[in-house]
Amino acid sequence: MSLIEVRNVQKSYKGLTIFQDIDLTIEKGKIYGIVGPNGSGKSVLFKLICGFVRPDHGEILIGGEYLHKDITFPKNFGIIIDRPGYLGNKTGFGNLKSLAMIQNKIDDEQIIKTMNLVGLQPTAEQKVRKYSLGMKQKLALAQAFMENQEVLILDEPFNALDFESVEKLRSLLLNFKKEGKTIIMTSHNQEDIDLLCDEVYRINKFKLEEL
Ligand SMILES: Nc1ncnc2c1ncn2[C@@H]1O[C@H](COP(=O)(O)OP(=O)(O)OP(=O)(O)O)[C@@H](O)[C@H]1O
Repeated sequence: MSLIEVRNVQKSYKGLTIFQDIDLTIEKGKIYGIVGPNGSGKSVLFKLICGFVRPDHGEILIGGEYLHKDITFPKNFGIIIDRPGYLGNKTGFGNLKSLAMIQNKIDDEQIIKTMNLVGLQPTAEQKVRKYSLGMKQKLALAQAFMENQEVLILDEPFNALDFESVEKLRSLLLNFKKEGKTIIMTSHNQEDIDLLCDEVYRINKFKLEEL
């Protein structure tokens, strides 16, 4: 059984066509790249797969279960789509702690470990409103990674990262793959896509074409 199956999905917004009859099969343990110009629908595809938006037509299955029928939201996904709304008056740790309390799956130790992994200092008292763009990106990565989810949906994970952090994140994602995790990502940097992805799909004329 495939991990994710997108079948015959159509999506448009008020007369603006985004997808026409797209199919996509995602298998466990691979890294998938989705590419396409600005506004072509990469984030919309991710939102469809995560159950945040409904297709106009067609179906999406996660682990054999129908989204919006059997399940409302996939349980084991770590996600970066758009920029999450952080609490500016809390520290990075405080923000992650608040998010961790929703599912109550991980302890403080795990949050600290993940912050170190992405290059944030867990004990820093700096509030998130003072964070630089790259630091906010690292916080987004930390929230996606901290619960050790099996599937990672990462819209532009390399945004705003410096060269060293890009290198670190690339090897982190390859390690996740070695552990058996599945990653679906976008990047406007072709090098990230070439280096990391096992399969690449381009959005072209409202369809997904494999490259
Ligand atoms: N909730 C919404 N209501 C109306 N239109 C929307 C909505 N969400 C997305 N769109 C439109 O869908 C199209 C695709 O947007 P999307 O954010 O998926 O593009 P993208 O490929 O991720 O672009 P980028 O590379 O710039 O991040 C855009 O024209 C956008 O305006």
